[in-house]
Amino acid sequence: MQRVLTANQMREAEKAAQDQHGMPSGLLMENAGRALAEAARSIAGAGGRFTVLCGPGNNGGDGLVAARFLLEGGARVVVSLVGDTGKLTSEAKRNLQALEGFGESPRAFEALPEAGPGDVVVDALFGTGLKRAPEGVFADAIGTVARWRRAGAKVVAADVPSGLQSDTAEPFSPCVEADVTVAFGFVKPAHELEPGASLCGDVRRVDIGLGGESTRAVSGAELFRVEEKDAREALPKRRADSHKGTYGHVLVVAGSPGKTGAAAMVALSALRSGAGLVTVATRPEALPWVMAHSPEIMGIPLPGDGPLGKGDLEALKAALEGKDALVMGPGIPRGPETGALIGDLLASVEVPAVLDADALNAVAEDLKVLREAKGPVVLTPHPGEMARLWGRTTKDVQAHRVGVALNLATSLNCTVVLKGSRTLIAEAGGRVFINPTGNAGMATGGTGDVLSGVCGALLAQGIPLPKAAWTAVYAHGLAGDLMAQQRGLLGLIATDLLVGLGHVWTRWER
Ligand SMILES: NC(=O)C1=CN([C@@H]2O[C@H](COP(=O)(O)OP(=O)(O)OC[C@H]3O[C@@H](n4cnc5c(N)ncnc54)[C@H](O)[C@@H]3O)[C@@H](O)[C@H]2O)[C@@H](O)CC1
Ligand SMILES: [K+]
Repeated sequence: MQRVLTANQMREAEKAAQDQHGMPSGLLMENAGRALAEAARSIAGAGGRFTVLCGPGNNGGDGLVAARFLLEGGARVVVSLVGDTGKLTSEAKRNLQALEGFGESPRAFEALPEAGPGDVVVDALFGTGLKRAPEGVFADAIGTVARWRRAGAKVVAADVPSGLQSDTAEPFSPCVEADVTVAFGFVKPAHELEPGASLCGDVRRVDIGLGGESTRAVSGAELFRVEEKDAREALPKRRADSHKGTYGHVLVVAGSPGKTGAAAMVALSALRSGAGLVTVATRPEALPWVMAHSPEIMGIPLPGDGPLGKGDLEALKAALEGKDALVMGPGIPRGPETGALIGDLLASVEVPAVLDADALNAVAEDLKVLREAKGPVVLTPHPGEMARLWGRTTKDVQAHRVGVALNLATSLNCTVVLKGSRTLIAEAGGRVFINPTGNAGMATGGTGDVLSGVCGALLAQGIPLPKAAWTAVYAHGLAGDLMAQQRGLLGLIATDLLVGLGHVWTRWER
């Protein structure tokens, strides 16, 4: 896992490195600036010029160090200090003197030459210390960077593109759009969450001497980015002497007339993700259609018709006997009693449960029904479903994804998977995991059903939450990425993910 640090946590890590390892802050800045210079050099054209724009804080100090290294390497470099130079931090001042010692003095911003193809602009205006929208000379400078980039210059951002808020990944207007962002020490939410991630370009994290130990000292919500090896290592090993009972039996409560495909996709993705057995419980008129999708799917009819309600409790409890995981929601017939039914069911069984789609909409009417759940529960809302669960708009959800997911998980004591670009997996009272896989081609009907099936299968195989959830999300996104190479973003459909999962498992079982 990659640790993802907020601006405050970065300051704590810096302090810990100084106090515990005696790392002087000047040395951290020296390392940061050197790495920044290397990144700038790596994207420059032959004979290209480097324009280094420095702000008043330590981000500007990193820029001054980078300028010195570029000069030392014989490059053509121009530097500008933007804003009030009287406000420079002491470290930045020291590096200004050092730069002048190399014979280069900063120029007025207005006196800088134009930049174009082959040239590199180093954006060291603001980093994690940005407090408000850039205005005046800073807004002018950011506008000029955009113009130079349109003219063909490349932009490398020091730590965070200037104008982008490090903790929320929300850009102010204006904001630098970078080709490369050099993340110092640790990645930040701005690098990992949208819309910030798209403004960063290629993110290159570099060690600057903070040391892995320093993360132990940081306080507040813990954010992580899941890496492929984490998900691969979480998978259960298939033993030679095992049988279908070893890998769990998933009960899928899903589907209704017109939505039998949803139930089939949950069941098939659970089967394609290692579950030993999969049974679908649904209304009698839907069941034959669900089972007709594949002979491996078993079925239990839920007597009656119409929406699921309290009258279905005993049949569902009986269906759950001997099962190792429950997936409930995709395509179910929902009515006024469905939420209460889910609450009663979860209060009477201990199997781990995945609630998705209309099961979420049903419990959104009264979230208290989930408080009595005996077993571990994972909710997998997309932003619209999360808005219903949280009682706000989808826009509000998207603007506060980390906080919303963590609060819901904590208040209901469950795991929450908030879907969307960079899906978040939040555990109650603790960690939030950011998933890097997946693509816009997966914004198509049924991909959520496939995810809940993968998650149910991993739970049935004994992987605990939240690990089962972040492993499922990673694998599902990677399946989409691998299949997008064959189908294109436009052509990708949910059942392609069933094939894609096969590619993921073969890649990981090697
Ligand atoms: N934390 C660490 O361990 C390290 C941090 N370093 C650098 O230090 C940066 C953070 O430095 P600072 O905390 O000094 O912050 P910044 O350099 O990001 O900016 C803070 C300065 O800008 C001003 N400011 C903020 N928003 C403004 C706005 N909209 N308009 C005008 N002025 C504004 C502040 O008053 C302050 O003077 C990091 O991003 C990184 O680049 C590196 O030097 C290496 C070590
Ligand atoms: K910057």
